[in-house]
Amino acid sequence: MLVINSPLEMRAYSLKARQEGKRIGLVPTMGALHAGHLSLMDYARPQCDLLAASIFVNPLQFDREDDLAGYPRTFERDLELCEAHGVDLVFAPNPENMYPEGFQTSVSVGEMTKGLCGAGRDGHFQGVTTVVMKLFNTVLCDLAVFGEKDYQQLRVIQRMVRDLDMLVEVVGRPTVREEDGLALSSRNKHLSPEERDKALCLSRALKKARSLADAGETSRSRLVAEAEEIIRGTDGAKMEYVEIVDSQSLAPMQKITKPARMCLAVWLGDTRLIDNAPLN
Ligand SMILES: Nc1ncnc2c1ncn2[C@@H]1O[C@H](COP(=O)(O)OP(=O)(O)OP(=O)(O)O)[C@@H](O)[C@H]1O
Ligand SMILES: CC(C)(CO)[C@@H](O)C(=O)[O-]
Ligand code: BAL
Repeated sequence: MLVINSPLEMRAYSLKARQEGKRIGLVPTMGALHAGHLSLMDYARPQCDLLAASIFVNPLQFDREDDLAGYPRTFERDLELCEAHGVDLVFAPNPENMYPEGFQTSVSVGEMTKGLCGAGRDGHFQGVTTVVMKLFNTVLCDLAVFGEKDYQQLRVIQRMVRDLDMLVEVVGRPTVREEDGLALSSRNKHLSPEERDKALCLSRALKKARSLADAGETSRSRLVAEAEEIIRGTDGAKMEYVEIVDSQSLAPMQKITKPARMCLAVWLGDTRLIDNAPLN
């Protein structure tokens, strides 16, 4: 397995692979890999000739310095996991070669980035779309695979690709969970054992809303209230938002008439977790 740090080298390598007619797949990550990331690699592997994974903790998308400084970093183990899951090439640039002196361009998607996580994390999605555009332009991928755990991110990237006529197929894959329902996330590493237990309030809230929706409940306020009750009833959990949105446009919904998604963000101590689930 090849490891490339330089964006210029990366692009030269990809250009050659493309000229040889190879289909390139990319799994973008910030490292600290877990079974969620690996499921994306396993999905992409049979669909491309060259499978790349990127590992880059992107400073542009962090709204808090302590979050960036404390982000889990397990690079050597990440490389072993990539190799074991059929990755041909890891692209691991550093902030200096991704954003050299004088860098001043950004990509931003409009309305869809204002609500949900965009409301609480200033500049986050602009940081994500800017780096993803750079990753796509450097790795020259035909296919890129993202997780539904970061549902707004997935939809925002798909919007960017459509709006800017980019030639990349962006596929979303289901959230991988622990047996008890907790969505895998690199930031779970920050949870104390007590916080880990309490973190189950996210998936329990979604499950409750889902079961009410299955039983015919279509009112946003009722479904949100029931989910909020579970979070508020969990000592030490602090709700950031619970929202129901149109699964495609991410516009808030009052009545569940079209495909809808409940999305939520909850703090456990200093750790912010997100989760989401379809309601129909
Ligand atoms: N549990 C999961 N199941 C499937 N895909 C996931 C899961 N967790 C993360 N991913 C996906 O992996 C890709 C890289 O995500 P990232 O490296 O930020 O990991 P993460 O676990 O989401 O970390 P954190 O949310 O703590 O930053 C994204 O497309 C993300 O949606
Ligand atoms: C897509 C991404 C790799 C961009 O830095 C990041 O937001 C992530 O890991 O989900
Ligand atoms: N997993 C999405 C990237 C972030 O939280 O910054």
